[in-house]
Amino acid sequence: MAYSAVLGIRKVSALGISRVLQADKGSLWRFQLESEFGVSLRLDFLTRNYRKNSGPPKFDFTGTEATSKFDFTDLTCPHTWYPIARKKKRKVILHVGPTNSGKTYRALKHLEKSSSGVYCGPLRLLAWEVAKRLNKANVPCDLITGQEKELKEGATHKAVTVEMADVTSVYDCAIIDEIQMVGCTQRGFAFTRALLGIAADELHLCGDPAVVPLVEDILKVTGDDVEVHTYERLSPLVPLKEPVSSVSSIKTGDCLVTFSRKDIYAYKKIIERAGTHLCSVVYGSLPPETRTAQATRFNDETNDFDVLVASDAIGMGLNLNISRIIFSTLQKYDGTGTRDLTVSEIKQIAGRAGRFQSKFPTGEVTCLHKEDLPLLHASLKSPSPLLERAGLFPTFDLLCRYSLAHPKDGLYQILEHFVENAKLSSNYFISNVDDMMKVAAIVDELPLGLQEKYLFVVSPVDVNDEISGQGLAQFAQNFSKTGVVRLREILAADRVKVPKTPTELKELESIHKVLDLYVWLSLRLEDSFPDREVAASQKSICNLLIEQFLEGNRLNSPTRVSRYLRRQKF
Ligand SMILES: Nc1ncnc2c1ncn2[C@@H]1O[C@H](COP(=O)(O)OP(=O)(O)OP(=O)(O)O)[C@@H](O)[C@H]1O
Ligand SMILES: [Mg+2]
Repeated sequence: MAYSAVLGIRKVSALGISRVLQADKGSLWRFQLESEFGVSLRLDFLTRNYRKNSGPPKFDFTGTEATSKFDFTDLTCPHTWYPIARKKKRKVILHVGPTNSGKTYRALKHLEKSSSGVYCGPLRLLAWEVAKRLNKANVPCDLITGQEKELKEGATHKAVTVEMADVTSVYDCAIIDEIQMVGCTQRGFAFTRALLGIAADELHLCGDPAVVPLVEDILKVTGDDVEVHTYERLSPLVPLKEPVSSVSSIKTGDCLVTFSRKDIYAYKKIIERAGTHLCSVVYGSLPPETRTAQATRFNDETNDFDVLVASDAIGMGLNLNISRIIFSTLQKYDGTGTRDLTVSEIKQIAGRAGRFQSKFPTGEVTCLHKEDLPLLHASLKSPSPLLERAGLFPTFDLLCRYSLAHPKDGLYQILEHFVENAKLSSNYFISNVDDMMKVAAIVDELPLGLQEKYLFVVSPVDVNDEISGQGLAQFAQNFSKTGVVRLREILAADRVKVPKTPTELKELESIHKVLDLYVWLSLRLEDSFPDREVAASQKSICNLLIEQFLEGNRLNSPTRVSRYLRRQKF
């Protein structure tokens, strides 16, 4: 009998809702929860084992404040959503400067010395690196990302991805890295939540100077003390006057930056065919483990993979020994159209050259095409434009309360309502939740509770990847039908196989995403997604196969590549 109730609570805490204040056992379990929004919600869980019955558990949200008179769309005071942080007068230290100026290094020094703390980063790669570093320095540190939970005995510290930041614990010290991401249209709200909600005596924010006035303004209402520490680059970055116009000018330590997967493989091929260098590759849809392996191989002087071909995925999170950044283009396709790179993007990518204390202490930056040089030079000289607004999105319990007052609305309608009607102060914009709404449209068709729908909506599915999107739809369907999702029902084992063509490689990358999603769900709905170990081992196999493919020589046929590259003028 207790089984469903315990499962329910696990789900609730996974969503960031905090303490159980009261539990009553009867024919149903009744929980009083204190949420991060600072209001109490009463949840009644039917404790029947729903798998033997007709459907998933039915949650009866009976919060007392859910009247239609309450203006749910008033998001003008988000700092009040975090009462634990508001009880503190935090000392907030902004570490700002260009890339490679030691911002994160300085903040981590404070974290290492603190009695308890948390590092929040934008990427799993960064959380991994910090956990490794702290553990090595004998500061026991847990690693918590959406897909990993590695707990160390006696851990006083945590390294987390920002979405996993816990706003109900109290810390001595906290870091939010790459804080300028508060301005990101999709993920900005997770940074804002951490900025307003982390209850730490000392809060270190690392990032671009362009974020300073906005953060200062946001924190005027919290009563925190704010200090700004500004740093200079630790090693020089030299913009070159000449482009790299031929493949024979490519040298060890070069990183050629391009923005499509197709171009990455085409450039890799042409550089390798010239016979002097082998290339590692880094781009967004490669699994993070593979990205790290490729970076390690590029950094390792004992092998011949001494050139990197990469997308802007190198902009954050990897330690790379790059001597020269070469932009193949200063434009990128961003999902809707081709646009110029912003000043911040150009500076962030260019700044990867010449990492302090690396093999190449001076960085250089140039382009493939002469006509791009003026824009490159001008961008490197300009300050990044100031950030004007931070992303915001209502907390889950606000969505719940709205749902109580509008029981007929599906999650899609609820999200749409907030997007269209949210009232915000001038420091904020409502986050772009288009991708979440695509998932909401799928799960609204299924007999699931709001919490479960929300879980699928915030899962790390890539809805723009067909295989990944189909995986999510299947997981949600099977979950709603039987309550248990076995991996083999969704993914035949023979789909994880050695790729022979770039198309098969792309498919394997997508299959990795599906497996990653399974692991993510299994950490939140343990009993319903019981094959975590199988999924994790299949993921490792995918990584190995992808790496093997990248080392092998099975890319496009030489004639196709040269025809394609002739069009690219290289
Ligand atoms: N005082 C220092 N002593 C030794 N190494 C340092 C020092 N400061 C920075 N470093 C090293 O220099 C490199 C760059 O530092 P760090 O990552 O902190 O820069 P950053 O400003 O955060 O860069 P980014 O904007 O790219 O995140 C790292 O490898 C770091 O360990
Ligand atoms: Mg940093």
